[in-house]
Amino acid sequence: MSTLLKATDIVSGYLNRPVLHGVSLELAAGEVLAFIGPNGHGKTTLLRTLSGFVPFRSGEFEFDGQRLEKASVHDRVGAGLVHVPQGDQLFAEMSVEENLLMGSYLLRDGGEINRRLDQVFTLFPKLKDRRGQMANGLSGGERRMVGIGRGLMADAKLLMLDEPSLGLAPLLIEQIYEALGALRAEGRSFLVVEENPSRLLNFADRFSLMDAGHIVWSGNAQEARASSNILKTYLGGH
Ligand SMILES: Nc1ncnc2c1ncn2[C@@H]1O[C@H](COP(=O)(O)OP(=O)(O)OP(=O)(O)O)[C@@H](O)[C@H]1O
Repeated sequence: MSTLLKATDIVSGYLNRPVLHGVSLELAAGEVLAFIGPNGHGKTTLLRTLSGFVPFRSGEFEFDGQRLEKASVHDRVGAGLVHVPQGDQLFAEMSVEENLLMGSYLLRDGGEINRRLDQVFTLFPKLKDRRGQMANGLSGGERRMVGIGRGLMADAKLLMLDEPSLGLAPLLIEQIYEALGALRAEGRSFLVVEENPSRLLNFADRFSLMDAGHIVWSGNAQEARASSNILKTYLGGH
């Protein structure tokens, strides 16, 4: 498999507060890499650094053959690197459809936009029924679907998902992961962050455990299951 993303020794943070202290990761096309671990240890900061919202202080970042550590957010989206942020961050006074269309703002081809919209509605039929509804009237699960759908509208080569299960009831989490599994089966690549990673054991190919801005453990799902310390501390003993 070809390498889609390679980042080496990322150091980044906020003002005088470094958060990531030399994080390296590599992801092949079609692969799902998960970052797990307790809150406040840099998982969100990693996604924000890769997507360009937090600058690299040092380190290198190559995505789909392009060096991107100094690129704008806009150029990274254009390269196919799309961030689905924690808490959805929808435009509250805009409809479901308008929110989705914001994801394809770089595209001018109306036919292609409609094709992607149809794909999102096939994946999340509920959104088709709600397409004219304002985002502020949606349920938590519907909001999450719009957030992911907006990422798909950008035709992401890599979707970076920040806590897709956050705040959802177990049944909805299952539905969301079922949809993500369908996208994965089509060959999409994901970088996913979850505090509680039990849902990811059937979704992610590899896991990296982040602690205080360092990767302290990496392995595949089988190794995660086999590692009693990891299971006890981070996977809730499943
Ligand atoms: N905008 C910000 N300004 C200053 N410090 C921040 C900012 N955002 C996050 N931090 C700090 O950076 C550290 C890492 O936070 P980060 O959000 O990356 O962790 P996380 O593992 O993703 O947890 P969470 O899921 O709660 O976001 C924390 O100590 C946090 O307080």
